[in-house]
Amino acid sequence: MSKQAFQDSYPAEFSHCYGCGHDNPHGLQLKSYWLDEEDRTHTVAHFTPKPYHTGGVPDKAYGGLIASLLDCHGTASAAAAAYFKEGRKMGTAPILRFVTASLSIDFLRPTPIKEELTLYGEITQLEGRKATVALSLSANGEPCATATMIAVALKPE
Ligand SMILES: CCCCCCCCCCCCCCCC(=O)SCCNC(=O)CCNC(=O)[C@H](O)C(C)(C)COP(=O)(O)OP(=O)(O)OC[C@H]1O[C@@H](n2cnc3c(N)ncnc32)[C@H](O)[C@@H]1OP(=O)(O)O
Repeated sequence: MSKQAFQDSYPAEFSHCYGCGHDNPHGLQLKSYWLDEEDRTHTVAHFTPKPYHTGGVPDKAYGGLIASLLDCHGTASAAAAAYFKEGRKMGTAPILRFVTASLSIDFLRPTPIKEELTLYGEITQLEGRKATVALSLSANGEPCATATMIAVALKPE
């Protein structure tokens, strides 16, 4: 894993996101990294739910939590890949920030809330302002959800 999380390179004005902003004390504060320093296409993040992240069944996670985690890991992965493609260190100006244009999720099995969850991302396409990211969330090595995200870089203005 890289030493600095992608989200920790976001400037202050972009650090209040519910899913990953380090300046949002009520948020999930997700942190994403390159899976392997030698490979700039795969990313990883970990998250351990709290008991209050439950859905209808006490020991299973709320689907919206899963969507939030995939959402933030995907946009962070897209930003990291775009910086890498430009040969720049993350967080350097001009700021590259991606938002979710589309997020399609398949919920494969109930997600436990008592175990650490692992999120993986793979940048499958990065053209112009648009990135496609294949995402998954697993618990105990078992995939619980998979997703495809289209993330779009905000225009400089
Ligand atoms: C909270 C918001 C604050 C924002 C400011 C601060 C940002 C700080 C970031 C912090 C990191 C955390 C972020 C967490 C992740 C979220 O939760 S983000 C919040 C949820 N998402 C949104 O609110 C986005 C709302 N949508 C939009 O703003 C606009 O529709 C978009 C996505 C920016 C695209 O609009 P646009 O800039 O006019 O771009 P456009 O030319 O239409 O499309 C560009 C390309 O994307 C493609 N595309 C656009 N939409 C789609 C789609 N739905 N499906 C497939 N392809 C699409 C187009 O076809 C085009 O492709 P090419 O022709 O280049 O091949």
